[in-house]
Parts: sequence; C-alpha cells; structure tokens
Amino acid sequence: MTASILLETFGMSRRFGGLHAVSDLDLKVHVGEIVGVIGPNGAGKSTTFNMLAGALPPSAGAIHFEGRRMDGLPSHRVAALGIARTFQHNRPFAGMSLTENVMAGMHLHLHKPLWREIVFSHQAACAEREAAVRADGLLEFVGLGDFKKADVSTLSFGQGRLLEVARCMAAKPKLLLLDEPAAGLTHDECDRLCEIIRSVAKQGVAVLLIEHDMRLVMGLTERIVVLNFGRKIADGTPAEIRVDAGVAAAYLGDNAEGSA
Ligand SMILES: Nc1ncnc2c1ncn2[C@@H]1O[C@H](COP(=O)(O)OP(=O)(O)OP(=O)(O)O)[C@@H](O)[C@H]1O
Repeated sequence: MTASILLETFGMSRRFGGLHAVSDLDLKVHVGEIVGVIGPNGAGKSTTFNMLAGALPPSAGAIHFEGRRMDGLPSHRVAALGIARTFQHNRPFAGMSLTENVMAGMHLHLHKPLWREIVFSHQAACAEREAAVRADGLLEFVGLGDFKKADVSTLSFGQGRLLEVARCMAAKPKLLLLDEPAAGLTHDECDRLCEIIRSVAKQGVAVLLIEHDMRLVMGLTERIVVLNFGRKIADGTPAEIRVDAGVAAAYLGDNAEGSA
C-alpha cells in the first residue's frame, strides 16, 4: 500500500461502566482505501464508528486524522475535518426535495456569518444556485437524477440509502463512514451501491464500512478489520480473512456464510 495514512487510532478504547466495548484498538485507513469492519453482534463496531465520528469520546487512546490528533473533538468539528457518516437508519429532512436534502449536507461549505449573508445577498444567491447544481450532480452520480424535485417521502428505502450517500458526499469528505449501507437493499440496489462506493474511492475518498453482508464485504473491500468482544482479532485482505481460523471461531454459532 503506497497511499498515505488518512486515519489512525492508537489504543483506542471505550468503556461503559465495567464493560469494555472497544479495547486497545489500532486501526489504519489510507487515502482512497475501502476498509470493512466486521464482527459478531456486540463486537464494538458501532462504538468504534461513534468514536471516529466524534459522537462518543474514547475512554483511552488517541485518534489521528491527517496526522493531527482529533479525539475529543465534537462531531461538528470532526465533520468539518472531512469525516462524514451515514447511520443504520435513513435520516432524510422531511418535507424537502432531494436537491434540498443534498444541499443540507453542504452547510459546512456554505456557512458564512449572517452579516455577510445580508450584505452580500447577491453572492449568497449565486452560491445557493451553484450549490443546487452541485447537489443535482451528486443525485445523478448516485442514480437519483430523475427524482431531484421529488419529496423525500416518495423514495423507497433503497433510494433513501443512496440519498444518504449523496448527502454525505456533498460535504466533500475525505473519509466516509458507512454503517450497514446495504441493510434492506435489494440485490440490484446492492450492486448499484457497490459501484458508487468504488467510484467514491476512485475520487480519493476513503470508505470505512460496517457491514453484515459477507458477500458485499468480501467483494468490495480491499482490507477487513475483524472485531470480537471489543478487540481486533484480524486485519487483512478479504482472502486472508476468509481462511483465518480465529475469525471462523469468533463466528461459530452465527451463520458465517450469509450474515455476520
Ligand atoms: N451507550 C451504551 N451504554 C452501555 N453499553 C453500551 C452502549 N453502547 C454499546 N454498548 C455495549 O457495548 C458493546 C459493543 O456494542 P456495539 O453496539 O458497539 O457493538 P456492534 O458490534 O456494533 O453490535 P451490532 O452488530 O449488534 O450492532 C455491547 O456489549 C453493547 O451492549
């Protein structure tokens, strides 16, 4: 791997009372890399994401982004650094069109002090028009170009997932955190999502995804990190993870073929 390190954690840990949800996690994500995070239920995947997104401070350890320490920053500051996330459940802004939903994801880049908005209202109007054009471009990119002016409530669940990705991309992230992006998608929607993720990575955006669908994880990612009881038990290529005895043992009792 020649790409430079974008995100790195050092001994990142999170306790909830006496429970060690994540212990001593060293994680690396390189620029433009697609990395999967898998593990049985309760392994610490969501807690890991919450720490990386600034939603939860680590109890111990450090998180570096582009070589600078960022643990302890609130989520809006983490987002401003270039980390965007989707959630397990779609969270569209109701009563708004798809274009407006994607524009809402640009607020980090559009935000200016109020006095500037008033004094430079012409500039603000131009910026808003440009934002709408870019939002529509992102909707085309995820295959929702035909629904730009539709109300979000008319979307299917799968289309809503794609809208979430477009909204994240609106913030021009360097790292995209996707929490179970394929959950609830049809086979075709899943394939479309994989294409979009690959093309996001080709633009230099790193993607870290939690996913229970093994077919998707094995086919899409370049590297997989496996957690069990809050600890990293494996870190390797899909081919390496597939034959790792420790990983197979962790999944014993689960249906390792179909779901994690
Ligand atoms: N806010 C919290 N308070 C107390 N315990 C928590 C909290 N959040 C998570 N946990 C516990 O931490 C452990 C790790 O949970 P986490 O949700 O990170 O696992 P996960 O791998 O994402 O699981 P799943 O695949 O089921 O979503 C679990 O034992 C969980 O019950």
